[in-house]
Amino acid sequence: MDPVTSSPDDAPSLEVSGLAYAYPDGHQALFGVNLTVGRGERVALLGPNGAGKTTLVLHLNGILDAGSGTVRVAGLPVAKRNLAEIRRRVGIVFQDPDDQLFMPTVREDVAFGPASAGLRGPELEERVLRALKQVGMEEYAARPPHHLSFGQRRRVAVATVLAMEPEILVLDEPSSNLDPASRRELADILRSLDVTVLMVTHDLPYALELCPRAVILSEGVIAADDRTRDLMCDGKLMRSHRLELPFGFDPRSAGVPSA
Ligand SMILES: Nc1ncnc2c1ncn2[C@@H]1O[C@H](COP(=O)(O)OP(=O)(O)OP(=O)(O)O)[C@@H](O)[C@H]1O
Repeated sequence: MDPVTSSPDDAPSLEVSGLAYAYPDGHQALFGVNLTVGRGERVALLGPNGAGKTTLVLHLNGILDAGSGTVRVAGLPVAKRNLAEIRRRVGIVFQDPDDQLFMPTVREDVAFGPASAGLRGPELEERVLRALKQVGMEEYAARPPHHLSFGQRRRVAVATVLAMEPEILVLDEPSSNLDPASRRELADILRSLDVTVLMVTHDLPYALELCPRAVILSEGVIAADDRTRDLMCDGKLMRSHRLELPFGFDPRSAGVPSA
């Protein structure tokens, strides 16, 4: 077996075990986080400002180095020697699409990752087209990203990550700055993908709509891990972690996602 690219078929998409981290200034942001996400699950990562969500996400593809504990992606440990493969397996879509789009055309932006990984010719073209189709943006391949709407740019940013055929798609506030129609379209796209999803969000109705399971990260530890609806119906739990549902929103009667 190739020790870098192979992984046991039955390994979960993500296994975080005992992850602790302090920033160089000494601020301890994570205190022993344990989280397993199975293949094909869609999980919402909730928590108040400063809970440690971004810090956790930055460990998933090795941008930050674990102080202690381990992170595995489809069985492969996140470690310096595996970083290229880990970064292919963990696709992070950042909140601002403009952090991710920098080429003259949409096609070149989506091709950038797979081309850097060595894909060429018709194989590369096919990969780009497939990713653009997955987000409904194939008609825009020749357009400069800066001529697109914010919602379209976010979809292209998702395509740049899908083009790497990731094991897990990590989305940071995917619904932010989207109008209701774009929000709905992105939800439909995310539901249609055959990929594990970890979604960091403060948009609780969006989390309920898309993710059957949610975890609450609070003060650097996982404070709850449950079905999203059950968690949101527990008013005391929600209040104790500064999680507020929008006025009038009733999680008991809102739509349930399919797993
Ligand atoms: N570079 C840094 N140096 C020192 N402390 C940091 C640094 N980045 C974040 N922190 C601290 O680590 C803690 C966790 O921050 P983090 O950004 O992970 O929270 P978050 O849950 O993503 O918050 P938000 O919902 O506001 O995005 C906070 O107390 C924050 O002030």
